[in-house]
Amino acid sequence: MSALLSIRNLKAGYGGAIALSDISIDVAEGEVVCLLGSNGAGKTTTMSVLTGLIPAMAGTAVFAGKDLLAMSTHERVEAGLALSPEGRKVFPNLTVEENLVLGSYNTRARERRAARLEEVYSLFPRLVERRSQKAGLMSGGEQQMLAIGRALMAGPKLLLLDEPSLGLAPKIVQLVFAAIREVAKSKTTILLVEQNTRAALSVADRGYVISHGTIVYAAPTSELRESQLVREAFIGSDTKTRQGERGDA
Ligand SMILES: Nc1ncnc2c1ncn2[C@@H]1O[C@H](COP(=O)(O)OP(=O)(O)OP(=O)(O)O)[C@@H](O)[C@H]1O
Repeated sequence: MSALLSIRNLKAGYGGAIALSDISIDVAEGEVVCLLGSNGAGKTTTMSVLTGLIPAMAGTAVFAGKDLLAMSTHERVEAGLALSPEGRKVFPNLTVEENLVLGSYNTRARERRAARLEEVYSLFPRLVERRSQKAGLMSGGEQQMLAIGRALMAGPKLLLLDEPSLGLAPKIVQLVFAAIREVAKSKTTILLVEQNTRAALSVADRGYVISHGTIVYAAPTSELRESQLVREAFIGSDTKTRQGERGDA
């Protein structure tokens, strides 16, 4: 498989503070790759560098054969990158369908808008029933599905999913991840950032563990599941965090 995204020795930060010191990640076409790590490890910062929200201080990122870091955010979207952001960030006063359509304002997606809408609705049947409803009135899980659907409307070559489980009750996390598995079956390449290790491993082919801005471990999902490091550092703490969390429906 050829690498769709290839990140090498990426370094980035905020002002003088270094958040990423050495990140190297490959994502092959058709793969689902997860990036695991605890609070503040650098997962969202990695996403922000990929989308162009913050600049890289060093390193390279090649996406679909092109230098990603040299592109504007707009060019990255045109090249086939789409983000479902942490915290969902849907437009609360727009309807579900208006939110979805907003995801298709790029040259590649515009012509296939109607077909894509149907694809997204068939992946997320809950959105069909709510198509005319204001997004802000939906539950957390539905808003998460909408955020993923909106990113899919762009017809991405690579879908970036930032913490899709965040703030959701365990049952709803299961629903959202079942939907992500459906997206993966449609051969969409996915880079998933997730604190809920169990959920991430239920969908990923491979994963990387990030700690203090550095990749400390990379392995196929089956190996990550068995790994003592992952079990002790993340899977146990998953359960503890989730038990104490309120979690939206
Ligand atoms: N806007 C910001 N300004 C300054 N420092 C930041 C900012 N955002 C993140 N950081 C710092 O960068 C480091 C990496 O944070 P990042 O948000 O990437 O972690 P994360 O792995 O996504 O964790 P979380 O799951 O809590 O979002 C942390 O030390 C964090 O405090």
